Amino acid sequence: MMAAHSGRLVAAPAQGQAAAAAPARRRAALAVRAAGKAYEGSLVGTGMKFGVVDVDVAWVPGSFELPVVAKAMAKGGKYDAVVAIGVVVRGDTTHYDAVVGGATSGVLNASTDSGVPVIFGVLTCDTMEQALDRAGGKVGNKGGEAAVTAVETGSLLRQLRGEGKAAQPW
Ligand SMILES: Nc1c(NC[C@H](O)[C@H](O)[C@H](O)CO)[nH]c(=O)[nH]c1=O
Ligand SMILES: CC(=O)[C@@H](O)COP(=O)(O)O
Repeated sequence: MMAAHSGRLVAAPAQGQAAAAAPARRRAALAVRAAGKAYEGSLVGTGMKFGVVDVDVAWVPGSFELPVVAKAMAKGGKYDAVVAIGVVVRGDTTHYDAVVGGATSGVLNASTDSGVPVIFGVLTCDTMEQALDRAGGKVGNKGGEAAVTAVETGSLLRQLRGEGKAAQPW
């Protein structure tokens, strides 16, 4: 079973405003969305091949918001593993470093603090082309790799905990 969750904007923009976005920006936003979809598809598809039966997908606004949602889900006690996936593309300013740094340390903290593996599936790219290449393009699909890492780490911890050789989560 798969369920999808996403936040709602109380003050949604009027239809015309979205259409007024600059074409280049709109194209970039659509490309990021397409990459994210392909990435997520590979993650879920690969997980299911490995016997994962229940998947919840929660959409966050940006990679900087991954840690708070991933940590809350990990601590909720319902998941063997959480995979944080995102795509960050370098821009003109240092904003990229702030987003990547926050996402990286936040995801690591969510994992070690909860005791539930939170897998780092964030693409950190200099160009959009690099991102597309890794979301079903010529370099493969890193979403599938993240799924395998989640299954392997979740199963290792389940085994060690079952034998009393690792602390229980939370
Ligand atoms: N530029 C990218 C962002 N930026 C948004 C931040 O993640 C965050 O939502 C904002 O700063 C509010 O806290 N996020 C990405 O995932 N990828 C980008 O390329
Ligand atoms: C990683 C970012 O948020 C990036 O898109 C910001 O772009 P810029 O540095 O050109 O403002």
